[in-house]
This record gives sequence, structure tokens and C-alpha cells, in this order.
Amino acid sequence: MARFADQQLYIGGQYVDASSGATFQSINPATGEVLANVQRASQDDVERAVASAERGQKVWTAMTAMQRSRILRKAVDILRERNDELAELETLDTGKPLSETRYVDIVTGADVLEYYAGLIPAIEGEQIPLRDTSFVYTRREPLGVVAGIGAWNYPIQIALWKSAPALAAGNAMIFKPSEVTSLTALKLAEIYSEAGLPDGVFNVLTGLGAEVGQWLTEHPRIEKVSFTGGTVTGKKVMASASSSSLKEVTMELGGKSPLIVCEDADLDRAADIAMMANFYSSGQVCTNGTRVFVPRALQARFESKIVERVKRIRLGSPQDDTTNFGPLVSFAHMERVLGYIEQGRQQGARLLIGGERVIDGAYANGAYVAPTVFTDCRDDMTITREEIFGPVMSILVYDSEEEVIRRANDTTYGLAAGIVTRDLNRAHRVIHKLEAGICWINTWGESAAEMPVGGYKQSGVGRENGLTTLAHYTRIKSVQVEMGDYASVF
Ligand SMILES: NC(=O)c1ccc[n+]([C@@H]2O[C@H](COP(=O)([O-])OP(=O)(O)OC[C@H]3O[C@@H](n4cnc5c(N)ncnc54)[C@H](O)[C@@H]3O)[C@@H](O)[C@H]2O)c1
Ligand SMILES: C[N+](C)(C)CC=O
Ligand SMILES: [K+]
Repeated sequence: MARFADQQLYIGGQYVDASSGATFQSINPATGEVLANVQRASQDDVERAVASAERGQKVWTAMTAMQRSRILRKAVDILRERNDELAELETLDTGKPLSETRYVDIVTGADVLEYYAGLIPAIEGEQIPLRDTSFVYTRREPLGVVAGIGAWNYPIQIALWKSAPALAAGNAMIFKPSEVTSLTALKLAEIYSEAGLPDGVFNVLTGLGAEVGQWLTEHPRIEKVSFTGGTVTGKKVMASASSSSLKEVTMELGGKSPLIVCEDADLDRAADIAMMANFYSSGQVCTNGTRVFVPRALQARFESKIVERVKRIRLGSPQDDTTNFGPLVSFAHMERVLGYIEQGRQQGARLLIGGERVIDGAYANGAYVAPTVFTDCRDDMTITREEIFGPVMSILVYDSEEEVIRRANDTTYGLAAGIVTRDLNRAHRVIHKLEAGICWINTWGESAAEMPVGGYKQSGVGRENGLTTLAHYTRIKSVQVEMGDYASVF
């Protein structure tokens, strides 16, 4: 018996049954409990959602900018009022501790929605003078119906980071959450309706990526897909988006990001940054700095600071307020991470701490993996080349600035990078040479609404948040006006 009722689709401002008749389960990874049977959208349901979105978008875009801004700001207020309730649901579905979800997941989503709601009246065109009798003006028009496809690690935040700019720009969105964590995206749909969003402007289709995700990506009347997920999947999405209707894409993909500790760094600060960059959300954060480069002379001291901090981690039940390290998102993901840890051992990395599944007492019912640190890692190891997306830190040593920059960039990814040093000349000199889209100096992880985020190389295409993202949910129409004569050569 599931904890919650069967979860339906959300189309046209209401819950509706999927026509597939099929469901999948959402599981609480801390206990193995079945949270809900979630309906799987069919291709007919995708058609229903697109038709509803087209109708809703016409109502939405006919409103004034201030009317749209007020509705989205009302949704912000409701999100903040319901923060704790939504956090508890997110914790159940993801396994992330309440000490995170109460203060980060809904908060950072609502902040981005508030940011874009405020920008709606600022969406403007230009006037370009040509001559006394003629000028051009431009219009920034919405794309129409767009799709969002989310990953499982920050479900409601990702749904908000995609829908906020899309709706602010006057579009309607069909959002597919990850089938691993589908529950809070449906609550967001409820909240948008409660705030006054016209029916059909935000729809949620729960279902599998290879089904619903694919159908959305290929749909000829969907103008853009904003995708968050792994690079392998992202390439599939980009291929079908271009081969189907040449729709625009935003890709927020994987990473294997470097954190460079310099010999003049405050080593306690460097260790604190490395801990947050590897073990927050049990290591399931795309931007994590999982390759920690340390000067050879500081290796032993840095290792001991890391070990003492890992021993302080409070692994526990996500519902316990004192817990700061929960299970991984699923048992399948746990097995993937344990497989990487085994490869690290086999390929000669030296295990400093962790390295196994946690099965003491009740933890045996959950997908718990101990926070793990390898050292003496080489650039050619699987654990330093592939994204693990779990609580596994790899420490590598280096001897010169030139060498560490070269090695930090020696990856097909380019999502994030960071450096810890007291020398700000060196900080900017090195950061400017690192091939990454999201960079931090003497810090790690903060991602304000104003900060555009996205990857270089195979970590992504386009950006989320910041001014630039709003522009990418509009298209420019240029209009030339001629007030003088018109001469034909015929
Ligand atoms: N760059 C970022 O902002 C960011 C943020 C969070 C997670 N991620 C990345 O996401 C990955 C982990 O998330 P995940 O396991 O959910 O990723 P995933 O690629 O397995 O799935 C992501 C989404 O894509 C859907 N999907 C799967 N196959 C599809 C297809 N053929 N067509 C369309 N959609 C399809 C899934 O159903 C899911 O909703 C990691 O690589 C992580 O780095 C990146
Ligand atoms: C946390 N988030 C989604 C912004 C980045 C990657 O996981
Ligand atoms: K789940």
C-alpha cells in the first residue's frame, strides 16, 4: 500500500488520468517505502497537453506584463508559505535531509521565479532609425509552447528554474519530471493554478524519459526543450530535437569539475570548500568539485583535515533535523556509485575513508553509501574521468600552476571549476584559463538567480538563470516601416 494516492497527470489546470493505464512507483530511498504509484503519460496525453498549452498560451500572452508578473509573484508567495510542506515531500522522494530541502530546494526555486516575475515588464524591443522616412523596430515575442525535462536531484528547483523564465517570457510549458522523483513538480502545477495561472500554461506529464521525454522532444509544435540530465541523455535529446523540428535546446548536463587548492590557501577553508563541493546532497550535485587538486607538499595535511571533517558528517534519517547526509536517490543509483568505488580500488586509488554501503540497523533498508575519499588518484582513473554523481572525492596532487591548469581542463566536461588562494591575481589568472562555465573563487556552490549557469564543452548548451536566459525564451521579430516612396525596378 503506497503512502500517497495514485499520482495523475496535470493538464489544463487540473489533474487528469493518463490514457496509458500504466503506472510506475516512486520510492522513498531512505526506507524502501512505496510513496506513490505514478501514472505514465501516453503519446495521446502529450497531444492533449500540447493542445491545452496552445490554448493557455494565447490567454497568457494576451495579458499585460504586469498582470503576468502579479500572478507569478503570487505563486512565489504560495511557495514560501508552503515551503516546509513541500520540503518534507521533496525529502521523502529524494532522500535529501530536511536540513537541506527546508532551506535550499524550494527557496532557490522561489527566488528564481521572483527574479523573472520582476523582469516581465522589462521585456522590450528596440527602435533602429534608418533614415528620415524609415526605421526598424523589434519585438521580443514568446516562442509559444516549450518543454522542460528535469533530473532527479533537485526536482522542484529544476522545475522552477525552467518554468520561471519560460512563463515570464509569455510561453506555456509542458514539464516532465524525472521518473525517480516526480512528486513535487505536480505540487508546483497546483500552486501555479492557485496563483491564477491560466489553465494549460503549466502542465506536468509524469512518465519515462524514453517515452514522454522523447515524445516531447520530437513534437513539431513544441518550440524549445530545456533539458537537465546526463550528457549521454542530453545528446539523444539534442539529436531528436534537431532531427524532428529543429527546435531550440538548452542543455544542463554532467560534470567532473576541478577544485584547485593553492599552496598559499587557508587549508581549513580549502577543506571546508572541498567538503561542501563533494558531500552536500550526498554528492548528487552536477557542479560538484570532485577532482580536488592539492600541491604535493600539502597533501598529507589536507588529507588529515578532510578525514577529520568526514568523521563529523551526520549520516542519518533524512527526517531527522540533525542529519546532514542522507541516502542516495535510489537503490539503482547506489549500485552505480558502489561500482565506481570498486573501480577506484581496483585501479590503485588509495582509500582514505568510507568506500562501502552503510547497512547498520535501519540503514540497511535505505540506499546509504558512506562518504568516500580516495587519494593518490591519477588522471587516467575511471573515478577521475567519469561523473560518479555520488559522495566520492578524488584527491590528486600537482607541482605547478601550468600543470594543474592543463590537467583540470583535460576532460570532456566543462561545468564548474574553483580555486582556493589568498592571491587574487593568481585566482583570476587561473580561473580565466579554466574551461568551465560556472566558477567560484574561495567559495563553492552558491547559485543566485542573477547568476547565469551552464556548461562548456559536453556539460551543456545555453544557460539557466540570469538575464540571458529570459532572452532565450523569446524570439526577435524585426519590422521595417517605410513612410516615404517605394521605388520598383520593374
Ligand atoms: N547541469 C545541471 O544543471 C544539472 C543539474 C542536475 C543534474 N544534472 C545531471 O543530471 C544527471 C543525473 O540526473 P538523471 O539521472 O535524472 O539524468 P538522466 O539523463 O538519466 O535523466 C534526466 C531526464 O531525462 C529524461 N530522459 C531519459 N531519456 C530520455 C530521452 N531519450 N529523451 C528525453 N528525455 C529523456 C529522464 O526521464 C529524466 O527526466 C547527472 O549527469 C547530473 O550531472 C545536471
Ligand atoms: C543544484 N543544481 C540543480 C542547481 C545544479 C546541479 O545539480
Ligand atoms: K523517489
